[in-house]
Amino acid sequence: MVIGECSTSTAPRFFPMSRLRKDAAGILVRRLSLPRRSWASSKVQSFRTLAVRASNPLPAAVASEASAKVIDGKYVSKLIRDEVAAEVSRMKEAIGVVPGLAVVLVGERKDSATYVRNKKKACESVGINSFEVHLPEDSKEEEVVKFISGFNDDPSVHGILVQLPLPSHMNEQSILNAVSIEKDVDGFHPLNIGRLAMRGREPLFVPCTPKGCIELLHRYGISIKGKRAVVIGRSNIVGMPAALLLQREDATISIVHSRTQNAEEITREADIIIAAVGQPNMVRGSWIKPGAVIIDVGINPVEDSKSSRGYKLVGDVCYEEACKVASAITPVPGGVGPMTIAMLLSNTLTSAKRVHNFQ
Ligand SMILES: NC(=O)C1=CN([C@@H]2O[C@H](COP(=O)(O)OP(=O)(O)OC[C@H]3O[C@@H](n4cnc5c(N)ncnc54)[C@H](OP(=O)(O)O)[C@@H]3O)[C@@H](O)[C@H]2O)C=CC1
Ligand SMILES: Nc1nc(=O)c2c([nH]1)NC[C@@H]1CN(c3ccc(C(=O)N[C@@H](CCC(=O)O)C(=O)O)cc3)C=[N+]21
Repeated sequence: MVIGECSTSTAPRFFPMSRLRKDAAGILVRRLSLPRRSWASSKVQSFRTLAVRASNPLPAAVASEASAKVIDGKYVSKLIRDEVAAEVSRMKEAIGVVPGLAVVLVGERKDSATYVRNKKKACESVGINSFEVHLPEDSKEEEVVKFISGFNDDPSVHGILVQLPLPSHMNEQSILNAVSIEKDVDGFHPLNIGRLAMRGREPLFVPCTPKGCIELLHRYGISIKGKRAVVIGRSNIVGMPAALLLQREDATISIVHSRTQNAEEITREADIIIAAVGQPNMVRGSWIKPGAVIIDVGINPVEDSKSSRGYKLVGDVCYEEACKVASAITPVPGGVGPMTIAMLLSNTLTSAKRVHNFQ
C-alpha cells in the first residue's frame, strides 16, 4: 500500500449527465452515443464550450474556480450492460445460444479473486454464462494450458480470460498464446495486437481497458481526430494498445514511460491524456494543458483511516488539481474500471455472435 495524497480537498463532484433521448428506431439507445445535442440541452457546460474556453485560458483566479466535466464511466457502463443484456436475450430467443465466458484464475491474490468475482457477477447480470477454473499458486504451466485447451474446444465457451498477473514462475506469453484467437476476449493474443497495430487489418478483439477509454471519449462526443494525445504507460494490457487505438482514431501520439526524461513537459502538450502508470496522483495539475481531457486508468490503493477497508482507491492523476484545469476527467473509482468490465461482456457477446453468424 502506498500513501499518495496530492491535496486535502474534498471528493469529486458528479454532474448529472443528460439522459439519452431515444429516437423512433431506438438507434441512440443501441449505439449509446451521447450526441452533443443532448449535452447542449443539459444544464451542464458542454465539452465544446469548455474546449473553447480552454484555448483562451482564463486568469488563474478564475480558472481555479473551474471544474471539469466528470466522465461518468459507471453510468456509461450501465448503458452498455443494458444493451448487451438485450442482445443476449434476443440471441437466445432467436437461435437458442447463450454466450459463455470462461475465467482462469491461478493463485490466491485477493485483488484478482475480487476482480474475478465481479466479472462473474457482471456476466450473470446480463445473462452471459460464466465458467471458472481456480488453480493453486504452485500449479504447473501445462495444467493451466490444459484447461485453456479444454475451453478452446468447448462450443459453449465464446470467450476465455486468464486473470493477470500470473504467478511469477509461469511464462505469461506461452499461456496467453494458448488462448484461441477466436476466443481471446481480452485481446491480448499477439495476433490480435499485431492486427491492431497494422493499417488495414482488423483485430477480432480489442483489449477491454483501452477500448473502454476510447468508448468513453466517443460517447461523450469528444473528438480524437487530429488531436495530440499522450499515453502515460506502455504496458501490453493498457498503455501500448491504448496508444495504438488512439493512432487508429487519427490522433498524434506520444508515449511516456519510466525512462522518459521530460514527462511533465510532454504531457502538457496533450489535448487528451490517458494515464496508465500505477503511481498514485503522479500527474499533477501543472502537467495538464488547460482544457485537456483526462482518462485516468490507474487504480491505486492508498491508506485511508476514514474508510472501513483502511484504504481508498485513487488514480494516477491528482484529481483535485486536475479537475480545475481539464475540461473533462474520469473519476477513480467510477471511471475506466466499470468500462473494462462492460467491454469484456461486449467482446464476449461479439464472439458468440460471430461464431454463430448472428447479426
Ligand atoms: N481501470 C482498469 O480497468 C484497469 C486499471 N489498471 C491500473 O492501471 C495502472 C497501470 O496498469 P498496468 O499498465 O497494468 O501497469 P504496469 O505496471 O504493467 O505498467 C506501468 C507502465 O507505467 C510506466 N511507469 C511506471 N512508473 C512510471 C513513472 N514514474 N513515470 C512514467 N512512467 C512510469 C511503466 O514504464 P516502463 O514500461 O518503462 O516500465 C509502464 O509502462 C495500474 O494502476 C493498474 O491497477 C490496469 C488494468 C485495468
Ligand atoms: N486478463 C486480465 N484482464 C483484465 O482486464 C485485468 C486483469 N487481467 N488483471 C487485473 C486488471 C485490473 N482490471 C480492472 C477491472 C475492473 C476494475 C473496476 O471495476 N474498478 C472499480 C472499483 C472496484 C473497487 O472498488 O474495488 C472502479 O474503478 O470503479 C478495476 C480493474 C482488469 N484487469
